[in-house]
Amino acid sequence: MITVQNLHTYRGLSYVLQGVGLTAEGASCTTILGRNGMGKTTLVETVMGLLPAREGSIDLDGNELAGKSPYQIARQGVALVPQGRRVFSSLTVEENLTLGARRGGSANPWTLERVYDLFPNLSRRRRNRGSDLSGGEQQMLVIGRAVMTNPRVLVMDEPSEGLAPVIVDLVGTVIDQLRQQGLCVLLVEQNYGLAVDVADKIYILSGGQIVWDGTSRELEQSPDVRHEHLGV
Ligand SMILES: Nc1ncnc2c1ncn2[C@@H]1O[C@H](COP(=O)(O)OP(=O)(O)OP(=O)(O)O)[C@@H](O)[C@H]1O
Repeated sequence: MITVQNLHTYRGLSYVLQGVGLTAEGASCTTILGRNGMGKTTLVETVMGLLPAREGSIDLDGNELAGKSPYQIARQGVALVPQGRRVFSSLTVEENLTLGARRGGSANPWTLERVYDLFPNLSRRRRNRGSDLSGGEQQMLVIGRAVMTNPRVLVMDEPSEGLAPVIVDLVGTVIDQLRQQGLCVLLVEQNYGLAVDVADKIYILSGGQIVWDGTSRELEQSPDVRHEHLGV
């Protein structure tokens, strides 16, 4: 569904992505695992059109995304759950959810009701402001806001960051449900436990390159790979 090939991206003078390639399919979770500073956010920002690729292609169902603006990429059906839980703090939960809502081309589109079914806490707090929510609730709100755009691909940048383990488990459950409902989830993480729990396929990003790929089970059975590239 989404195929990244030979992607090269600079941040200023830093040569960060050095020929990244991966594929992610619908109704599955593809995870890019990597330690701090390995280029995960740079990859996310390149896919979303927030940073220009110097070279390479990002193909979504036959449409080239590289070189397109963030707005055009969003219109093609790629939604972002950004790092750092950026909710609109002065808006209510419901306003956050409806702000960028789009019907998309889905036969079974996401609606407020479906999001509230997935996140009963948000339903109870629909009149509260974003700033009144806990960190975990804010993360659910940002995920809900992204799915309300009815994307084909949901890109998540370290959704577990700064959350208590019990909330990280909840994030994993939600990713599982989104995948079961047909979404293509591209998860960028450094949380090894979350990645192996939810991923159908894992890529390890190190020094701006994909250095390993395989299934969760294969990674569990490869202590040398984990130790060398992830430090776990
Ligand atoms: N504004 C910048 N100018 C130059 N280099 C940068 C800039 N921002 C980040 N970098 C460098 O680019 C590399 C990749 O950063 P990136 O944020 O993509 O990594 P990451 O894997 O997402 O790390 P983290 O988990 O800390 O967010 C790092 O080595 C970093 O030092």
